[in-house]
Order: sequence, then C-alpha cells, then structure tokens
Amino acid sequence: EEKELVLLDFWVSPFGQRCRIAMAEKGLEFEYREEDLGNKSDLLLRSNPVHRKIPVLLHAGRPVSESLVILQYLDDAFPGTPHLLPPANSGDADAAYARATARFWADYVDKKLYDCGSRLWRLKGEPQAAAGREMAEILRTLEAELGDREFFGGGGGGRLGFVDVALVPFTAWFYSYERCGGFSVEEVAPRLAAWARRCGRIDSVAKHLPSPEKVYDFVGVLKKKYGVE
Ligand SMILES: N[C@@H](CCC(=O)N[C@@H](CSO)C(=O)NCC(=O)O)C(=O)O
Repeated sequence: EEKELVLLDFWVSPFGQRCRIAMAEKGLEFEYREEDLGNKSDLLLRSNPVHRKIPVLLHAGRPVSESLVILQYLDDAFPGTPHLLPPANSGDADAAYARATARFWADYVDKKLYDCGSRLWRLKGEPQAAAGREMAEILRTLEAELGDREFFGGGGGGRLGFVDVALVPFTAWFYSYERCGGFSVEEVAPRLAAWARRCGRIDSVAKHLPSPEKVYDFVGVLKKKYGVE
C-alpha cells in the first residue's frame, strides 16, 4: 500500500534533493517516485496542476508543492523531528527574527543560483563570462552571510538548518559552474567551499547528492538538447 510520504521527484533536481535531505535529517521514511519530465505522470499533473513541476510531496495523499514550502511543511507536520527553521516560540522576537533571516537567505538562493547557473551553461563567450562573474559574486555574498560559522543559522547544534538544506544541493553543481564560468569556488569563496565539504560529509547529504561529474554529464545533455556547443 502507499507510504504515508511519497515524493514525486527528478534525480538531478536540487529542489527535490532539498526534500530528500530534509526527510533524511528528520528520520522520515518516504517513497521516492522518479518522474519523466518529458512525459509527466497523471499523479504529478493532478497533484501540482498550477506549476506542473517536481518536487511534490504527498502526505497521506495530500499534495504539497514548492520545495521551500515542503521544508517548512515538514517542520510543521512532524514537530517531534529535528527542526530546520529555528522553533517559533510564539512571541519570541529573536526566534521570529532568526526564522525571517533563514527565509530571506533561502529565498536568495532561489532567486539567484538556479537562474545564474542556467545562464552559465546556456551562454557562450562574453555573456557566459559575465554570468561567471555574477556567480562568483553570488557565492561571495553567501560566504559573507555564513561568516566563520560552521553552518548557516536555523538548525543550531551543529546540524543542517533551513538555509543549509536549501543551498547544499547546488554544491553538486559547483564543478559545472566552475567549468562553464571559468572560476574556482575555492579561490572565490574558500569558506563556502569548506562549508560545502563539511556538508558533504553528513549522511543525509552524501546519500542524496549526485556526484559533480554526473551533474556535469547532465549539463552536457542539456547543452545538446538546447543546441549549445
Ligand atoms: N520553485 C520550484 C522549482 C522546481 C523546479 O524547477 N522543478 C523542475 C525540475 S528541477 O529544475 C521541473 O519540475 N520542471 C518541470 C518541467 O521542466 O517541465 C521548487 O522550489 O520546487
């Protein structure tokens, strides 16, 4: 019979990986269902008719869409599991501010990384070099936010928090960004590179992120599909 939690996903999606890592961090079992985005299942189209995108989390049959919404839903629906956002402690201004800060930076990742990364592999010549400079700036901005902390705020206690889970899937794309953008993350943002390695040693991350080489191969497939040589 169907599991309580079912995730409609696509193997290389950083958005889907956010959900897999979050449920692994929370110790929540789930059924993984791979979608063919070129031939979407009726279940996906029924579950997310508005965007027709993965990931979609089905909880007892009820669909939740948008990866950052799913992460917050998991905190709310499974309060006994390790939290991603700092607990609300209703009325506690510091807790509210920590939650707002975490949401701001997860939103920053959504607004900046995916779009700039896509331009990195779609463009050539000077436009691609410009996207490379933009990506370096984005990584420097994230590194400045991290500061000398082990993880981004939110999880506390040496655990992955909301921003860490939102960002860490993109570390599997760093190698592709470097190859397309002509920069080195180690040079541009050494402490962010160290954070990426630190996260990569955590079971839930190691288990759910594809290798940088596999992502780079996939970028090659995308280039061919979009006629970018
Ligand atoms: N804001 C959303 C983005 C999901 C998304 O882009 N999903 C892609 C695959 S991963 O890049 C998707 O499902 N695309 C549908 C399609 O390509 O038709 C989220 O955070 O969940």
